[in-house]
Amino acid sequence: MSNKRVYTVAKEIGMASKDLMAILDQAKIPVKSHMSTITEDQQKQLFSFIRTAQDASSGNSPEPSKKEERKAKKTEPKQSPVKKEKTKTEVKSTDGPRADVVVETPKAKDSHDHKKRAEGSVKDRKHHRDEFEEDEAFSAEERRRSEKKKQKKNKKSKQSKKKDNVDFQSENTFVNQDFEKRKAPKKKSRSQKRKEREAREEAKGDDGIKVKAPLTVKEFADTIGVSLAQVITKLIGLGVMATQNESIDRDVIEILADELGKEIEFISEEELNIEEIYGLDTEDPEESLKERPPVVTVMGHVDHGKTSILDVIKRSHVTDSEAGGITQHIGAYQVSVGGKHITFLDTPGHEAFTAMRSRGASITDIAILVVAADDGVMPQTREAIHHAKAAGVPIIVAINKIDREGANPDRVRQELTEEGLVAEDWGGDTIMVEVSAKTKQGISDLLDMILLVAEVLELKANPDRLAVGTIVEARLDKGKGPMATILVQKGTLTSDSYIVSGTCYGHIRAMTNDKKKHLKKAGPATPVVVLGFDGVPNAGDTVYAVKDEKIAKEIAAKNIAQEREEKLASKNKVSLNNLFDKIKEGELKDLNLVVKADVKGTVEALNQSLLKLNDNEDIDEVQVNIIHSGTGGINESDINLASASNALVIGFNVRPNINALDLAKQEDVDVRTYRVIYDILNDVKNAISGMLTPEISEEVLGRCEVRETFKLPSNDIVAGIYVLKGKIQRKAKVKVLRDDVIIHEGEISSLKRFQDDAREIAQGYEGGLMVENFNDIQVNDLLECFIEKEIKKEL
Ligand SMILES: Nc1nc2c(ncn2[C@@H]2O[C@H](COP(=O)(O)OP(=O)(O)OP(=O)(O)O)[C@@H](O)[C@H]2O)c(=O)[nH]1
Repeated sequence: MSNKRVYTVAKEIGMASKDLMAILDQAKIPVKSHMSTITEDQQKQLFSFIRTAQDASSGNSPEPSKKEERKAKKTEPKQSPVKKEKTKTEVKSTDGPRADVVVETPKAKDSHDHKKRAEGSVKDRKHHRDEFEEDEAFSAEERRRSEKKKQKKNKKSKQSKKKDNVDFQSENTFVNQDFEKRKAPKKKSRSQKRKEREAREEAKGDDGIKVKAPLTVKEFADTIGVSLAQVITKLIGLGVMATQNESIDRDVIEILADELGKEIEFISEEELNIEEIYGLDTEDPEESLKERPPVVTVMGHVDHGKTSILDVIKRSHVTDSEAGGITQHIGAYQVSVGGKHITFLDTPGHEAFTAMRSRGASITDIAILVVAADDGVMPQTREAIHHAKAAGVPIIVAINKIDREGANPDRVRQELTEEGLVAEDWGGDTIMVEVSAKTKQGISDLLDMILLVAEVLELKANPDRLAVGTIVEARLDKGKGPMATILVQKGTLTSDSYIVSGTCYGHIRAMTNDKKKHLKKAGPATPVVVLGFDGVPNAGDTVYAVKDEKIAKEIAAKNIAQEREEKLASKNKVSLNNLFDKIKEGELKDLNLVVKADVKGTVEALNQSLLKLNDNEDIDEVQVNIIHSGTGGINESDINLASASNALVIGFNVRPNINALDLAKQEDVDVRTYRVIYDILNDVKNAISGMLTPEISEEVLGRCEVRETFKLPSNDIVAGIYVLKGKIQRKAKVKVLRDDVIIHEGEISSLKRFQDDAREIAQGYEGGLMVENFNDIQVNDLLECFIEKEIKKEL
């Protein structure tokens, strides 16, 4: 070995001079350029550096094991160590390192190259490992890892088998056993996917570390809990020179994890939702969190004084600069109390809890329950308590109208005790404040209590990050375009932020508060109105501020694509209306049915009659299969099954429950319910032969529950109802359901809210209802309100 120039050595070992320069730098051998000379000693130092890195990454100890030594002696007894190295690792140069070592300068990398290089090295490593295996020198550690992998595979397959069993387990029988073969993959919503992943993760325990790909070297080190230096050394060993901020792709991650003896699980992009892919709602480190104002919702029974209390607070607690300004209703506003802020949500209480919560956004920190001292606990008071409790939000009770003569605050306390809210002065832990919106008595105590509870809750958020918030209200203004009220929850929204919410995005053009004052910045818990969205976003949706317009546009586009995909996927579902077209197009050979009826005998008779259609020569294009049948109402499991197997659900004298109804809509499963068996057979037959007449479809408007019944002097029964979902309309029809079985269907003859006739009653409200020619209404019956629509068959 003699002194050599850098480029000569590089040539000898088959790599670019600049790459070798980078290695020399790592090995701390000073050279100025590729023309510099490296001495013999320096060459030795260089090769030893590269070998150490390789050995470290392959897990080989510098000292060969006894078995390796034995093998070496056996196969090549007379070879010199250098030659032996050559045969084993195919080096080009007799005195250089392995030629397949690929190195690059830190600047000239991308993850694709990383992948290629690592693959090359791994091939070599696999080759190496095969040799060991042949020689039974596969280390105990390697065996343990491969054993664990096998176990995991088994576990996974067991899990999936188990899942299938759960899907199909039922007290009811399957008529067609070969159904499983036909089961089509089911399209899942984002939230479903996320829930499933979380469930899987829980089930797996800490078997594997969850990683997404690609990620940076530093993120990888942090995720698997290994030092950065260790990861970089391994990477060098794999022939990948990457700095901590460079990204490594899936293959490199897999190899690295294997090398480091870590079990990992990849979270695929498919499984990730957009927030996760773009890292939109990352958790903030504890030290970044700063105190933020509480977000408060005011709830209570109608006329107990919610609006009056809010008005008093609004009028007397605006900041000086805002006093006298023209207020605008934006669904939320902030007041200042002794230098501290409180944000009030001004949407009807139940909406803030139901609509928003159903979208997964729980934005309220504290609920103020207003109870009139002269009226006491009423049905909507109870509802409000249930909503707040379900959301896990602390309640402060405002006992209002204490100025009134008939006021009896202690009676209110007593009644609230029965609802599980025990006043502090009665030994409980619910704060109750006596107030009067009329005289303003107690209002400042109420505000103090809000601040006190907020303090206990230690409400904090990181103001120094890109903003994340919730759309409180949104509408299209004729002159200004889409206007959205955003409640900022984390970070600071600036008046020039790029924002995205669902399928809408934009660059903020103007940002104002409820006093129409222009704001440059809005921190956590601040409600603002923004202009600049390209469309009207959905109330309750999360809104994100992002770095630039490109990202905002990209996220919105992804959301649009996802929506379209979901719509398309649902279009592929079979329905009685599209059945004939699907058969014609050759898309459908099997008509899968889920059959539910009120009694066992009917189920059997119906199954037989439906399967008999297979003998009918006129409709031999398609095979009717009953994949599941049973008695009782149509439930979520029936819909899931139908969705997974592209089946229709046929109900005889039974109806889907509320959850099943929602799921059927979401999954686009056609649910048909009948009261005459002949109609079922006729419809199925006609649908197969393309003779289905224009369909009368039932559009479900809502459901209510019978909570009380009253007998009128005329002996007619009035049902005291509470609307659980949607609305009840006077000009519509109702199905009376007892345990999801239809016991009557008829017109609504009277609908009242308190003493007055009502056109409709909305979700969350109570009223009275009478069904024409039907007096057998009982408490706990469900009434499904619907209208009939004729659907023309598309040509
Ligand atoms: N005497 C007295 N009257 C009050 C007080 N608070 C509210 N009222 C009156 O009670 C009635 C109902 O008050 P609102 O503030 O509209 O009640 P609400 O709960 O907002 O009613 P909804 O919005 O219909 O649910 C109004 O006539 C108020 O003037 C009070 O403290 N004392």
